[in-house]
Amino acid sequence: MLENSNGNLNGNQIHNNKEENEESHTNGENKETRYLDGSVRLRNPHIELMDQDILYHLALGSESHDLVEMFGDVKFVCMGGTPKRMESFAEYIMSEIGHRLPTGTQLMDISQYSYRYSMYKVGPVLSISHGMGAPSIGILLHEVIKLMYHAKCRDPIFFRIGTCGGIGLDGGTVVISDDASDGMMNKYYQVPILGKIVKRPAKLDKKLARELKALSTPEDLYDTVTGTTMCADDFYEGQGRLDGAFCDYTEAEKMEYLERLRSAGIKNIEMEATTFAALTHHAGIKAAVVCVTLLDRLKGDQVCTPKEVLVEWQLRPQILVARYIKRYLQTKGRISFDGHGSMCVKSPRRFKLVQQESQTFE
Ligand SMILES: O=P(O)(O)O[C@H]1O[C@H](CO)[C@@H](O)[C@H]1O
Ligand SMILES: O=c1cc[nH]c(=O)[nH]1
Repeated sequence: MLENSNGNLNGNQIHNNKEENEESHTNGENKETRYLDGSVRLRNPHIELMDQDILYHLALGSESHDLVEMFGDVKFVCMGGTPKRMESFAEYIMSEIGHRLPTGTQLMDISQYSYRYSMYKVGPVLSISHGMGAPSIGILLHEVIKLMYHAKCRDPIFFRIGTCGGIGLDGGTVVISDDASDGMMNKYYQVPILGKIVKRPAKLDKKLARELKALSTPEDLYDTVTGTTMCADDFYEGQGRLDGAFCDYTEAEKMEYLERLRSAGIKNIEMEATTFAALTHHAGIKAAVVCVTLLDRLKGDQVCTPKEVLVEWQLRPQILVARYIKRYLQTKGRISFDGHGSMCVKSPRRFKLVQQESQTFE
């Protein structure tokens, strides 16, 4: 369960504090990735020497925009593959946290003129599309982590809200990743830099994964499980599919590989987890990956579930992450009531007026 503002756990304490400290990288103390006030520090000495920093793929810049004013209150960065999903998530989280946009304004894609990624801001939540695969999410993460630095955001938490193929799991199952590995079962993200392979540990925050799992309820009409996520560099051969344009292996070889993954505790396959885990970990940012399975890969390769059903399934990771955000704002955002039926959320920097939620929290 989530910690309250006094640092106590609500509900059962399921792990000891030593383990928590080792596992969780809320990096208040890490001088390399945090300033004393908890704001994000970059592991790059060059940036602060530059006159300006252009976040090219976000259509933002440190001189052209007042990034502190625009983004200084951001606490949660939620990412998913498609612009449509992230626009829908922005609408959904707006109603879930009761955020009101200023009169006469509407939700807009802040990065629309990049023609690359879409970004929406709803109070303390950023909702951003990342495209498909490691290079796409990698570029985005560089720029979003720099955005956190320029905006002086304190201890942001990142989520990937995605889709995946399940290993022995029915379509519609929610998988919270507690580990990420590549197709060779390496638990790191490797990238060639200056002609050398650099390996960065793909570590996710296990405490955050447990907190998310604790927010699934028996009333959810689907299973929510935790496990290792395999990150492939391809949807077809890289995931052992038989239905790509090319295939040089047999069905028996495919099944042997998938069973090997299953025996290693791998619950699902997608295409961004190691990059996302490694770059957030390197930046000292607490992060989680929550995906819904679109099919059981032990039973087939093609995604043939009707579109309306897929749309409903894609909401499931969003619902879990929204529960976390709401709970966090309630316990750590120091929500109070203003006497007019509205709720004041005291973010680290500002007060934000948000509508009172009808839902109550246990
Ligand atoms: O549903 P999203 O989040 O886009 O992610 C999954 O879907 C894409 C493949 O269809 C890959 O990017 C994979 O990781
Ligand atoms: O099988 C799947 C489904 C969604 N995304 C993937 O990467 N693989």
